[in-house]
Amino acid sequence: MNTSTTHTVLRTEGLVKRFGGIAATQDVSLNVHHGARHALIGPNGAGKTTLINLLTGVLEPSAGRILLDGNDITTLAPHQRVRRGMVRTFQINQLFNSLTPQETLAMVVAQHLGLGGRWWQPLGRQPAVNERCDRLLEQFHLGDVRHVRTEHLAYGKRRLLEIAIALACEPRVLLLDEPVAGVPAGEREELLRTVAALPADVSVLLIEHDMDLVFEFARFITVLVNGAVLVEGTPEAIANDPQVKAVYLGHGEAIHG
Ligand SMILES: Nc1ncnc2c1ncn2[C@@H]1O[C@H](COP(=O)(O)OP(=O)(O)OP(=O)(O)O)[C@@H](O)[C@H]1O
Repeated sequence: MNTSTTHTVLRTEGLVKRFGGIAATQDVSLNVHHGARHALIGPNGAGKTTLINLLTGVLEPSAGRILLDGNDITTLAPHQRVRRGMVRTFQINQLFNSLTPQETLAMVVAQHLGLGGRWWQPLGRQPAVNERCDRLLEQFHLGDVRHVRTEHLAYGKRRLLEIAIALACEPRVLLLDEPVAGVPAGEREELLRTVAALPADVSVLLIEHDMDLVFEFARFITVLVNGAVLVEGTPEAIANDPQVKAVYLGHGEAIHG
């Protein structure tokens, strides 16, 4: 393997987050490699959400550093991290509910291309935006619902749109936050296939409770327990790790084995 496939894109060093007396993140050092399919798992309360909030800049760490492509981004604001290429899947809010997928993506793509002030202009006037939107709508199986207001979309389609919005920002690192949570069985397969087909050069850190998705998707897994890294390794090693089994059995959750 050459260095371009193995170098670390996102790295944390001794990351700590305390809430009063609780250490929600305890000395977490993580390496996400270029092109990674890396999952972060752990039982309820393990500290996954806190870690993601530290990575995206929603929370400030009590100690430690976050490096993106070797540059210290620990003190950067969330939007500055997005501009540097670290993007979390977007949770659709009220504003986007009244827009269609095409309008939503046109707005995000235009913003990303520096045409933000003009996103409302007729789409035909901006071929670069149009082309990129068409590709995203196709890639995320949203072509047939491109003109349907988001509030009327099936749940699985909304989750696809959330990932499409993140991809519209052309991330180098994509933080994929529970993409199948709440998605009904009939809509899961399309979502799983789409996640599996994400561009190979985008490094993905997946935070997920659904072990089927984790073991289908991940090539490397980090297990968090009580805010600290318990163990890391290949899916096979994790599935057979007695400590991991004990933790999941102790929490009444299932893990592959
Ligand atoms: N803002 C906060 N103030 C105080 N304690 C917090 C805060 N946020 C998280 N915690 C605590 O930090 C620990 C880790 O919580 P976190 O939500 O990060 O875990 P999680 O792995 O995401 O859990 P889940 O899988 O249930 O979402 C928990 O003990 C939680 O109670």
